[in-house]
Amino acid sequence: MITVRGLRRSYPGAAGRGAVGGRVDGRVDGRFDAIAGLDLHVPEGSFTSLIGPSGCGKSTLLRAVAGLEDPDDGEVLVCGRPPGVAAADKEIGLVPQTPALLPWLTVRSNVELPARVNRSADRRRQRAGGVAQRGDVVEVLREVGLGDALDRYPHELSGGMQQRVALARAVAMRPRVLLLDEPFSAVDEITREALRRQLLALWEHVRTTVIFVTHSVREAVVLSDTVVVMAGPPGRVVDVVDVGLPRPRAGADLGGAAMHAVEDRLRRELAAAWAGEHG
Ligand SMILES: Nc1ncnc2c1ncn2[C@@H]1O[C@H](COP(=O)(O)OP(=O)(O)OP(=O)(O)O)[C@@H](O)[C@H]1O
Repeated sequence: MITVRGLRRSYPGAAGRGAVGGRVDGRVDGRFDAIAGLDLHVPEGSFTSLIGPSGCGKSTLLRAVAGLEDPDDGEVLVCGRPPGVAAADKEIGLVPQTPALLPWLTVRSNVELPARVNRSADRRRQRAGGVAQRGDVVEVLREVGLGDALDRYPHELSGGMQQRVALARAVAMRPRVLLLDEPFSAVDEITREALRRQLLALWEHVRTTVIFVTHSVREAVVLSDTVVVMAGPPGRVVDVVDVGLPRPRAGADLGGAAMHAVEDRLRRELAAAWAGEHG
C-alpha cells in the first residue's frame, strides 16, 4: 500500500548530526539530510507506528508520504502512485499535531468540508471502484464521542474534542491511507488515554492503512501491528518490530509478558537511537 525506497530529503543549512555541508559528494554545499536511504513498506490495512528521537525525521517521512515533501532521491508510492496524485484523489487523510479546524464552521461542517470540495476527485475514486466519501459524517462523529457536539463551534470545544474532530474529518473522507502526526501530543495524559482508546476502536472498525507518529512506546505497542524505530538525522529505519498482540484490542485488558517484552525491546532500541549507537 505504501512503499518508500531509498528516500532522501535534504534541507538548506547545516543541522547537527545530519550535516553534510562542505562535503564534496555531489550534494549542494551547506545542505543537510533530514532523511537518507530510507526504505519502508506498509502493507494494506495495517497499523504502523513510527517512533524515534526528536529530529530524526519522522514528520518529514510522514509529509513525504502525504505528498507534501519532494524527495531529493528515491521514491514514495501510495496505492502504487506518487503521493501527490493519491492525495489529489483524496486517498490520503492527514491528522496533524494541531487540529487546524475552521473557526467559523460547526463541528459537522468542518468534517463535511473535505467531501464538499473537489468533487471530481470523488468521481475519479468511484470510477476506480473506491468507496463513496459522503454520507457517514454523523456516524463517524458519534464513533469518536461527538454525537452531541455536531452544531458546536471549535472555540466551544476542549483541545481533546478538537483533536477528535480532526480525526473524524480525516476518517470521514474514507481515505485508503491515514497519516497521523503525534495527534495526541497537546492533550493531558487522561484525555490522551481516552483518545487512544477511541482511535483503536475506530480503526478496528474501518481498518484503513495507518502510519502513526508517536513518542510513546506504550501508545505504539497498544495501537500497532508494526512499530518502525527510526534514528537520525539523517533519518533512517533501524528496526521493524512486529507487535504480535491479538486483536481486537479495543476494550481488551492489555498488558502481560508479551506486551512488556515488546515494550522493553522498543525502549532499548530507542535508547540506542538517542545515544547515536545506530551509526
Ligand atoms: N522545512 C524544513 N526546513 C529545514 N529543516 C527542516 C524542515 N523540516 C524539518 N527540518 C529538519 O529536519 C530534521 C527532521 O525533522 P522532523 O520534524 O522530521 O523530525 P521529527 O522526528 O518529526 O521530530 P520531533 O519528534 O521533534 O517532532 C530536523 O533537524 C528538522 O529541524
